[in-house]
Amino acid sequence: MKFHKYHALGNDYLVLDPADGAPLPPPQQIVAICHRNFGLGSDGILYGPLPTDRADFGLQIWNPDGSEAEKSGNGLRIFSKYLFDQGKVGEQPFTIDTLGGVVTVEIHQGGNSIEVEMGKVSFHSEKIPVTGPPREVLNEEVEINGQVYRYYAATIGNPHVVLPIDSHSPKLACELGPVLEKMTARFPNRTNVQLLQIVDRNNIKIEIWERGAGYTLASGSSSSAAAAVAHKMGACDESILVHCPGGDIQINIGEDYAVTMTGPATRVGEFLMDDEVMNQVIPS
Ligand SMILES: N[C@@H](CCC[C@H](N)C(=O)O)C(=O)O
Repeated sequence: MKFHKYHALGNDYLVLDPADGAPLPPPQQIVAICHRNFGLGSDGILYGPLPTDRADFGLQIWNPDGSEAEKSGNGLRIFSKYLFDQGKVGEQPFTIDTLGGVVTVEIHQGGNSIEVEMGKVSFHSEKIPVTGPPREVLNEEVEINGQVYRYYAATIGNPHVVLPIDSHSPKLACELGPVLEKMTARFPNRTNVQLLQIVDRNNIKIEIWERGAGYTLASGSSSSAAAAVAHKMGACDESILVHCPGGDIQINIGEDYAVTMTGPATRVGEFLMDDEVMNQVIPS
């Protein structure tokens, strides 16, 4: 099975192109393929381009736990770079259909900078979803391991919970992330988690725990959600540089929280994976 590996600031994906002949593997095989020790290793699989009536290209986004994600900002930049590298697109705008909506992409600087109109962020409980009465989920409380944290929830197609915490660290993200991700009584579709530090009106720092993937070095949808929350809090302006552990993503917030994300994607190489990977029992 042939995979095209890319990363976006250390958040890595395997592109599986149906044109290369392989069907989408079932979830338990996705787990094996993405496993860092038992497989090729990645933060997910991008399956496409697929036919669609709604856009120029269709794309499915799969998490390394075998679940399907509605949207991925880094995944969209990577998939766009793949289309560019394959000569399927140039520097003219094109559209991609995801489970979380259709986005418009424009590639600049010969593939070195990729701009994605990610869609609108909503803070509404019914859209995210968050249980309880219909409301915008702003500055609410959650108790984890005996400590109370304040959080905002948001969706840009996929769900996010943002905790403003000045003294954040990868360790804290790995402590709080898995608990919040699986708090399904409150977040029925599980959730991505970001710890947010406001630097100034145009800069934020985040630590990221991804739903279905775990701790990761960068995330485009997380950057979009965290920047939108920073703006909603009144702490940041419309133009926000998001400093992720793996590098920086530029977010611009337009009318009604329409988000434009700009950042890089890097080709790692082509890999031919042996079928033997698929037949393993992976210890959980
Ligand atoms: N890496 C991503 C987010 C991928 C999807 C996420 N794990 C989910 O389940 O929503 C990004 O860059 O946005």
